[in-house]
This record gives sequence, structure tokens and C-alpha cells, in this order.
Amino acid sequence: MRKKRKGSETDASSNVPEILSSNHYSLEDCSRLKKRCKEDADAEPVASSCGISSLITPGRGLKRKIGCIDVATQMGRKKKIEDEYVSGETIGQGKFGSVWLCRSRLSGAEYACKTLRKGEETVHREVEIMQHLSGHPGVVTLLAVYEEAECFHLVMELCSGGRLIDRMVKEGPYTEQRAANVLKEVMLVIKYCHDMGVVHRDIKPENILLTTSGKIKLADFGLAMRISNGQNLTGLAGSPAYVAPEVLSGSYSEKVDIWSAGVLLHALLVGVLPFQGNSLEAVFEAIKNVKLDFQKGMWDLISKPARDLVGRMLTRDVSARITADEVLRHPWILFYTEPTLKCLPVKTKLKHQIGGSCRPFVAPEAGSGGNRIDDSSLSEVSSPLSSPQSCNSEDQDDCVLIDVLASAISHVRISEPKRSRLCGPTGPSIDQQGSSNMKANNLCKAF
Ligand SMILES: Nc1ncnc2c1ncn2[C@@H]1O[C@H](COP(=O)(O)OP(=O)(O)OP(=O)(O)O)[C@@H](O)[C@H]1O
Repeated sequence: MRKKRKGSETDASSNVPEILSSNHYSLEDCSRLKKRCKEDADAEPVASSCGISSLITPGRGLKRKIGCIDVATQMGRKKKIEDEYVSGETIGQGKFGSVWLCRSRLSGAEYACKTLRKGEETVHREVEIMQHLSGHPGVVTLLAVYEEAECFHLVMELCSGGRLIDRMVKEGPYTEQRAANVLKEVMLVIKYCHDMGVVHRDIKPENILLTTSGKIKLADFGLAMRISNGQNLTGLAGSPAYVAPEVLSGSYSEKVDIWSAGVLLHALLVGVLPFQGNSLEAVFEAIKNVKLDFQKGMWDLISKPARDLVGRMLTRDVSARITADEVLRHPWILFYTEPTLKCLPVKTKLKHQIGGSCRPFVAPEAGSGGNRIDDSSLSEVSSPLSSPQSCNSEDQDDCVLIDVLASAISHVRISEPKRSRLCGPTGPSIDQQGSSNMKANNLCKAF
């Protein structure tokens, strides 16, 4: 089913410089550009152009330059990975390669190594994009790349905390506070990717890893693409349950990552995916037409600002869908994330559950492929102020309190939610509660 590495092509009408327009740039290209970047930086420290990043979108700012210059990645064919690392057990398997544990011969430290077989242009792109983004705390750090005749070995920091999906399956819906803190971390890294001119295109909890201390790291840039301001991408890419409607209809931008993060937020809050079906076609039909109803059932115990944010992220009208920056400034995020909570003298025992029971998240790959999970680090994913999950009547009062406070904030920071913006345009309403056998259908595999 998966055609992941096929990727998509950028809009031919865009004005992308020659070296990048073919998408056939190699590590040598990258190296050459980085060298040029350094030369430029030496000659003209403030206004220099900087390799690949500024070749795509000149003048997008300092962050792009930092991303270009600072990656301390070793590249080249001279050194062999086995000279420097001892290989260990396999910790993940993808269609185009595997991920395995390795230990530095020098320091004894453990890392994850992703081995990608050559042959597809997207493999070069994945390496190049990881190098471009590496350095941000929310991106899995790339330490070294070893190139062999048949493959690349990417030595990355080891995320010993496992995958977010496995936590969600194990724990069921998150408290609003915890969901907000997870989403904030995810959105910070999505915003960074977008600022750096990268669309991830496969945001889903399977690709969000956790460190031992519970910090979130975005992984798997196998479908990621460079994009410049105003440019559009084409081609079917993503994972069915998380894919944005505009991907299905043709041309799209970085806003697809916001949609996918909205699907994630939906799953975090209520424990189920918003768009389901027994077949690919049914899922795509739901993505295009299901009108989400936040007024009843499982949403009863979820605060209005949380519902508002999910609705704004899952808005089919791309121009009305909010940006990563706007998500981060949304009242619900501001209210629940740490700096705000520190200032507010409210009790923090906030928890919702569906119908009083703690439902686990029904995931397509439930239980599969879990890597090493350190349970002791689990609580770190949430803010230190988060409380244990509970399912009692006080939750309703808490929700009301949050609604009032967050609504007050929203009057200051953001305009009132327009109901018409939620999940529009309206189409025939399809019963979204229908199927939850996503596990059997495995509809979250990237394609
Ligand atoms: N840095 C890391 N630390 C720990 N585990 C990792 C790391 N990177 C990847 N993994 C594990 O390997 C799995 C596969 O990694 P990744 O998604 O990058 O590879 P892929 O070949 O693109 O796979 P997929 O088919 O899921 O897209 C992850 O789900 C995760 O369990």
C-alpha cells in the first residue's frame, strides 16, 4: 500500500534555484553549499546567503542560517561506521531501512542508527533535510552520516522513551493540561520546520519520539519536502488517517502539518481518530466530508477552547486554518502550558474522560513496533503540574472554570471562534463513529 519514498514534486511554476529544482541534490551538493555558506558568512557576516536554506528562500532570517551552519555532522566516505560504533539490536524497521542501536567506541554512549538503502532520491532528501533541521531541541539530532556504496547510515540521538503512539495506546485520553503541553511541544517543532522551509508531511504519533526525560522529538523526515514562500506541493503523501483534505485534491502547502497535528490533538483529547472508515476510500471520504460535531457525546467533558482549537486546526478551508504560530498563541495552549499556569491561582486537577470511563486510544498499530520504553520517564511528558487521571464529577466544574478563564483570555488575544469556520465546508454528514477497527486495516502506514 505504501508508496512512501515516491514523494511528490514541487510546483513547477515556483522559482527554485537550479541545484534544488530537480530534487537530485546530493551530499556533495550539500557539502559544497555549506562550504559556500561558510565562505559567504566569513565575507559578509550579517547579510550573507547561506547554502541551501537561503537559496530556497533568501532572507527568511537568522534561523535558516543557523540551521545551515551549525550542524556538526560528519559526512563522507572515508570513515567507516564500524570503526567508530558497535552495532546493537534493531529498534525499528521501516520499508526502506532499519533503525538499530549503536554504541560509540570512543565514549561508550548509545545512539540510534538509521540505515537507508540508496536508490531513491528521497533518501538523499531525508538526509539533507535532517542535516538542515538538526540542532533544534524538538528534532532528533543527527550526529553523523556515513555514506557507503549502497546505503547511508544516519547516527542520531537515541530516544529511549519510545513513541508517543505507544503512550497514547497505553494510557488512553490525556488530561487537557497534558494534551496542551504535548501539542505545544509538537507545534514548536512544526513551526521551526515551517520557518526553515520544510513541510514534514507525516505528522503522527508514530513519528513523535520521546527522550528518557520525556521531551518530544520529531522523527522520520522521509516524506519531508522543502518549500518556499507561496510555493505549493503536489502528490499524495502522508498517512491516511492524518492526511489533509487538500492533499487528496492536489495542491497543498505547509498547512497540511497543522491538519495532521489537529488529528493528533483530537486523538489526545478523546482517544479516537476523527476520520475513520473500513477502507482507504472510506477514510478519505470522511476526511473530505465528515462534519465533526463537538457539541455532544465524547466532547461533553472537553472545554470549549480545546474544541475550538481542534476545530480551527481541522478546518478544510486552508486559508482559514490557523498557522503553527497561531496555534501556539491560542488561549487553550496559553492557559494550560506552564508559564501561564504559574501565574494563575487555579486548581490544576483538570481531567476529562469520556462517559466516565478511561478509553484507550484505538491505534492502527497498537502494540506493534514499540521500542524501549522507560516508564519512569512517562510523567515528564506532561507539565510537572499535571495531575493523575481521574473520572469524577468535579471535572465538569473544572471545565466550566477553564471555559470562563480561557474565554476571557481569548477576548484579548484572539477573536471569538466562528462556528462557521469549524470543519467547513460542510458536506454530506457521514457517521464518523462507525468504524474503529483501524488496527486491522493498518490505515496509518505512510503512503
Ligand atoms: N532516534 C531514534 N531513537 C529511538 N528509536 C528510533 C529513533 N529513530 C527511529 N526510531 C525507531 O525506529 C522506528 C522507525 O523509524 P523511522 O520512522 O524514522 O523509519 P522509517 O523507515 O521511515 O519507518 P516508517 O515505515 O515508520 O516510516 C521508529 O518508529 C522508532 O520506533
